[in-house]
Amino acid sequence: MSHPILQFSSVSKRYGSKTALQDVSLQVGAGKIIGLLGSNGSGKTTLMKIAAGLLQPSSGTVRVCGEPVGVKSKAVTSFMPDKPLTEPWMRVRDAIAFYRDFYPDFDLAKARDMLAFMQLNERDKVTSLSKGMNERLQLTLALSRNARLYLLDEPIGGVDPVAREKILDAIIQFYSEDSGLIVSTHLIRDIERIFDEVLLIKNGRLILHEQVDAIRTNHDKSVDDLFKEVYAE
Ligand SMILES: Nc1ncnc2c1ncn2[C@@H]1O[C@H](COP(=O)(O)OP(=O)(O)OP(=O)(O)O)[C@@H](O)[C@H]1O
Repeated sequence: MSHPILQFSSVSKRYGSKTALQDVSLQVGAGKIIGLLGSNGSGKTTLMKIAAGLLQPSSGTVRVCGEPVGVKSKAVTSFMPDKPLTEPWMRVRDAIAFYRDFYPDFDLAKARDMLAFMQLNERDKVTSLSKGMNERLQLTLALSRNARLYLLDEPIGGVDPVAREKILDAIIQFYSEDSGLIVSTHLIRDIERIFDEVLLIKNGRLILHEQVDAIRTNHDKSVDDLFKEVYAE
């Protein structure tokens, strides 16, 4: 039997007296694009960083492809943080070379295809890129690894609607079916078309994990409408 791509079992995370995640259990299978939805401060980044092995849970266990989070799981996990990891001196090609040297699973041919799709030029300086072009670069770096688990934290945060569509098309085109991909966002309306399933978190608790088709048939509403209902203040 194959293992789930990602499994959380009763995971909690506290920062001092602040509880950021409370008893979260979930499973993500291969071939799924999953929306991690929640309002500001609900715990999305915390959940992703725990899955990526960048933060330790206060309690509970996390496995990636059956392995506890550690060296082996990190080798198959590609995390796109909400802040760029590139250095100011880099040109696009340096950023690509840096990732290629660092990650054995980096696929240079895929990176070149993605750069062309994203209309990124290898000679451009990273600091000269607009916010939207920078997000395209970060996404190219993250998706060019042949990982099993992709974690994209707010990949369309600061970009205009046209760039958003381009980024979503790239996610669909360059994502591989034997992996799981989790995308955190609060821009649901713009992005829900790419999701197979959604996870809703509120105040650190997972309150819903459902297939998008089931939301549309069972609740007779879009994910965006459901989100507004759940998070109404
Ligand atoms: N290092 C930290 N120390 C203390 N509290 C923190 C820390 N990091 C996050 N928190 C708190 O934990 C909660 C969850 O934060 P997290 O960044 O995971 O939320 P988020 O859903 O990603 O939010 P956003 O959409 O605003 O990025 C918030 O209340 C936040 O203030």
